[in-house]
Amino acid sequence: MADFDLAVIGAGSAGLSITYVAARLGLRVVLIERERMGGDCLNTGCVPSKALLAAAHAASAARRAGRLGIRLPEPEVDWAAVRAHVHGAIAAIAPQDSEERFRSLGAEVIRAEARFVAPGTLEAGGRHLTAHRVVVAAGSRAAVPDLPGLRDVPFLTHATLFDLKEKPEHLLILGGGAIGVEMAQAHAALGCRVTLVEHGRIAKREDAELAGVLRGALLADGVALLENTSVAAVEPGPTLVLEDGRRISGTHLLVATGRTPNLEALNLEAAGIRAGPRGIATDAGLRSLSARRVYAAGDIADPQNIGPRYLTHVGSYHAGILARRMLFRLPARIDYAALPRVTYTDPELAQAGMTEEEARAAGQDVRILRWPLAENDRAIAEGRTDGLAKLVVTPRGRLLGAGIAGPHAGEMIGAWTLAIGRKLSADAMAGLVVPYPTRSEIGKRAAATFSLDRLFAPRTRWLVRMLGRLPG
Ligand SMILES: Cc1cc2nc3c(=O)[nH]c(=O)nc-3n(C[C@H](O)[C@H](O)[C@H](O)COP(=O)(O)OP(=O)(O)OC[C@H]3O[C@@H](n4cnc5c(N)ncnc54)[C@H](O)[C@@H]3O)c2cc1C
Ligand SMILES: NC(=O)c1ccc[n+]([C@@H]2O[C@H](COP(=O)([O-])OP(=O)(O)OC[C@H]3O[C@@H](n4cnc5c(N)ncnc54)[C@H](O)[C@@H]3O)[C@@H](O)[C@H]2O)c1
Repeated sequence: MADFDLAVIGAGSAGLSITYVAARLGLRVVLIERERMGGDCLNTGCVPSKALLAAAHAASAARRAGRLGIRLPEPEVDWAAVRAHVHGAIAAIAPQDSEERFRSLGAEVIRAEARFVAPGTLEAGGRHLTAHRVVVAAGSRAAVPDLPGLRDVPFLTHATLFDLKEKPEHLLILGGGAIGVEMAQAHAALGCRVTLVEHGRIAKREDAELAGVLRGALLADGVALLENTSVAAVEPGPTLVLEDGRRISGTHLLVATGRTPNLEALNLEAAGIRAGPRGIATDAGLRSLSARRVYAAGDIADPQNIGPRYLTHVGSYHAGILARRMLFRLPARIDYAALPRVTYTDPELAQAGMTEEEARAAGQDVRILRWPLAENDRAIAEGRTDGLAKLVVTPRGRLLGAGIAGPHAGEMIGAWTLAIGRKLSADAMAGLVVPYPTRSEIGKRAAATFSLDRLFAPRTRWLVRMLGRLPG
């Protein structure tokens, strides 16, 4: 008999979620972690970045208060105190992800690097462990582009950014994806000079029109944005040498150009596990394509024809799929049709399901419905009218995607995730009673535009006139 029913490699969001379920179901489970419990999200990702953004948003709110008649002096940023807030947030959440908690749930926790020595056999901390099934949830790390000179210059990634003792005077950021834009705004609002260089457009996975709102906010915050700009080399300084010959020097350089899976230490060949540059190749139920008793979850999973998603809530979603498939032997497949994602800038950018570009690229005939925050009473009352709701629907009105740019957009996207997942129509969402005055009304108003033309069309007006003439 194997030592364990289940071995889980990696104690990040994905590994912790599946360990939790398995341990609560009474399975003999071992969780193996080589660095910090909680993985990237807790230690170097979501939690510190959102804590830093909270400090930045507070500074921005103080600067904006004048619009409401409250004049405050330019906020003074106490970098050490901001850092203490960031690390305090990590410390406050850490017990949830701790060794002690998982041991108390019944899991064995080993703090060492794991590697396969044979199918179903792992080595960790000098021990050989056998397990009936293995879930690889070893995550990903910052991908470092192959730019001449980059590796000879000290640079930051998210793994080191939050440990900076000094406030960067001029932060250069390479990459305008989720990390790039969030950290650009956070540092700019905290009083750093920021230059962001992106070789395409910022937030390129998000709807272009909504990304435009974000662009406006970053520019207003004073971020020097260089989009469609390529870096040819990096020199000490750090200095970015652009392809057009321009040179930009800063005091710190943050590389935020995407992810690469943590495959190297795992010795996957020993267990015949197939992997590629994007992670472990799995089917849509997260089972390895080449080793039947091995599954992958979280950032390291590369479901074929679907691809990885680098989001914490995807890790816990994967754990649910694995619990159903692996533990309960029920059919379960990944479906990202309604997957939500949020960029936590101010304004936030939230999206569920398809963007307009994605729907058109998939050959869908679509109608686009919009409602601007400029026509929302709450937004007007609060003096923050930047942003809009944008819905992507089929010609018959079924929701394919919903995007919102605006303050607290992430808090509004849940209803749309449900609506898209349940294949609801714009009309169904237009029928919702939404409290007044809330920003959520923009989604309902956008949805209502689908039938508005038909409602006030000459035919309907004629019908209402006829009905009005009926007795009773
Ligand atoms: C700056 C930043 C901000 C982010 N913000 C958000 C956000 O706001 N919302 C969101 O949804 N997502 C966010 N993400 C993404 C999110 O952090 C990741 O998607 C998530 O952490 C992935 O979880 P995981 O469990 O797959 O991997 P990880 O968290 O990377 O955990 C994997 C663990 O496996 C361990 N490990 C690796 N190899 C081995 C081995 N051989 N043996 C033992 N242990 C091993 C690692 O040490 C690590 O602890 C952010 C990411 C970054 C970098
Ligand atoms: N709010 C959130 O949910 C959140 C926040 C941060 C990170 N994350 C996750 O973490 C992942 C990693 O974030 P990321 O920002 O590193 O990756 P990303 O894939 O989101 O963006 C990387 C960007 O870097 C650009 N780029 C790549 N090479 C470049 C080069 N040589 N020069 C200039 N630009 C270059 C790309 O065009 C792209 O826009 C994201 O995919 C996201 O899923 C999520």
